Amino acid sequence: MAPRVLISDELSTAAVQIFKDRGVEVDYQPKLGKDKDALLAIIGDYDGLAIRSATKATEKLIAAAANLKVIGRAGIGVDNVDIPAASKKGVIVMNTPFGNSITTAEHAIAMMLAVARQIPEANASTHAGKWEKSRFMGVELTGKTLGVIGAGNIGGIVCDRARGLRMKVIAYDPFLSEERADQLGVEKVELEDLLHRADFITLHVPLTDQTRNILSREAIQKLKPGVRIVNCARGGLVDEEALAEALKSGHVAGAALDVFAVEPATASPLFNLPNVVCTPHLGAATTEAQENVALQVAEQMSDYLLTGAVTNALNMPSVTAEEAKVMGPWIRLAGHLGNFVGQMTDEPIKAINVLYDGVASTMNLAALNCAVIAGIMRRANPDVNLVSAPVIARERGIHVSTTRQDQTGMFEGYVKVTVVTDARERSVAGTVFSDGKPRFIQIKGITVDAEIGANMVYTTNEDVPGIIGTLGQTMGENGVNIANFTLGRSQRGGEAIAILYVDDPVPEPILDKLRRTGMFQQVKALAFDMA
Ligand SMILES: NC(=O)c1ccc[n+]([C@@H]2O[C@H](COP(=O)([O-])OP(=O)(O)OC[C@H]3O[C@@H](n4cnc5c(N)ncnc54)[C@H](O)[C@@H]3O)[C@@H](O)[C@H]2O)c1
Ligand SMILES: O=C(O)CC[C@@H](O)C(=O)O
Repeated sequence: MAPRVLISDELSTAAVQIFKDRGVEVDYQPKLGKDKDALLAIIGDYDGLAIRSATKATEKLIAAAANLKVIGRAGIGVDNVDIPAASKKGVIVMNTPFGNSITTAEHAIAMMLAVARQIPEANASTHAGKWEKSRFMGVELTGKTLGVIGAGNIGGIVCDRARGLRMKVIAYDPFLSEERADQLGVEKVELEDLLHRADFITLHVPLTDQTRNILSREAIQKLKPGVRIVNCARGGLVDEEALAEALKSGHVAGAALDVFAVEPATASPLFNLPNVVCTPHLGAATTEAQENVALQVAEQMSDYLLTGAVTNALNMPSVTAEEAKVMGPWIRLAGHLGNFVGQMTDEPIKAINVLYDGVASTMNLAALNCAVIAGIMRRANPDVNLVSAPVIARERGIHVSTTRQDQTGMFEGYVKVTVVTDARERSVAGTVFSDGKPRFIQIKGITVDAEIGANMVYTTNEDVPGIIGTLGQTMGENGVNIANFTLGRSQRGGEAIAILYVDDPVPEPILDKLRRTGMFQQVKALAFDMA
């Protein structure tokens, strides 16, 4: 059945066409994002949700989305999506990190020019027939210092454009390298320095616990008198009350705001103040940007729903369509290995180490790790997937480490998963054969060659005669057909294991019969998801 996607915000209809062309069923209901209850009522029918900023993908909405696999944000900021809730539910959250950057940077520059020359007020006055030539004295940008807070994609473009306007650009961004600052031709400074030196300040950081209120009342007091502030990033970065007071006192000469603490902003202490330019979150509103983000989000969501390729996800490592194809059997193997140790482990897990050898070590290990962890967690939580598993592992304080090596002998590559608990370490290794089928090749350090099937029985015993007979006879007497049988031992007379791949699940009473023979230390039924 074709996956179904709901578009619940105003997206360019180019997205609708992309979904259709790719074979994804799509419902375009651009007003639904504003109607929480209506959205809640139907979200359970969809595999994908494509949004802009009106739709709030809250924990409640995500909980009601029984079939949801992906949320695609046609834009950059994902503060309208509860990412932890999505991750826990195994829903991928994607954005389009570059599609509207130029457009938003241009809006910031436009706002800076507008506030420098009071263009909106001069425009209104002229339309009113007043011709107030002496009222609107502006300032030049050339030679002025622009303080950029956040020099990422958009901030970086703003730096470039501002230098073209012959401004001196200083940037505060703790994650900006000196090398990148040099490339951008800007001086990297501390926030305090920026607050004291800038004639204009423009914000380009996401809204996080660290950036909320970054221009606080205290910070505003430190600003150079006559400064002008531009915010085209997110409301909540600037203390709006304190800014309004600083504008009234003349300490701040002007402000241009595209974003507000509460949106839609229908009231604000900044409204109707002189030299405050406001736009209703128009940063990304150009035909070019809207087409870019709509096309990108539709492509990315279709790729994920149809091929498993992951691009620009905020809660899952990226996997290209090519990788998804090549890695498919290895991802399945990683899941089975995790699932094996998960089913064998009854105590709390403290740590997981995954060793990748040979060809496996050259793959996208972040994605393979997610598959291993999901496999391990599946026993406790059958709904866990590649997105939610690492979150759950982190919440439980499980330390995950990766080892990469290239010492392959018999195999082109293999993966070995070791789980550490207070009581013991348990490991299993596997590989993928040239037919694409995964195999267990080592359990408890004992070499085996076990085909993996949906239903298996695992036993441990001493290496003594009669084990094969007892297993075969017990299964045969109870109508269980063995598809494949693998034995392994540490040494003659030492520790031994048997792995039976059976056609159907083996009921506990049959396993009890085996246990009662006294020949086995452990008898366990295992199940693997072969889908
Ligand atoms: N007005 C609009 O319509 C519109 C459109 C697009 C994006 N945005 C907003 O613009 C923001 C920036 O977008 P982007 O694509 O440039 O994002 P980005 O991730 O490329 O850049 C953000 C930068 O902020 C820096 N940063 C993070 N924490 C910081 C901190 N505590 N102090 C200083 N710098 C910090 C990061 O290092 C990064 O360089 C988005 O998060 C979004 O909220 C608004
Ligand atoms: O969709 C929009 O209009 C705004 C997008 C913008 O806020 C973003 O973060 O990309």
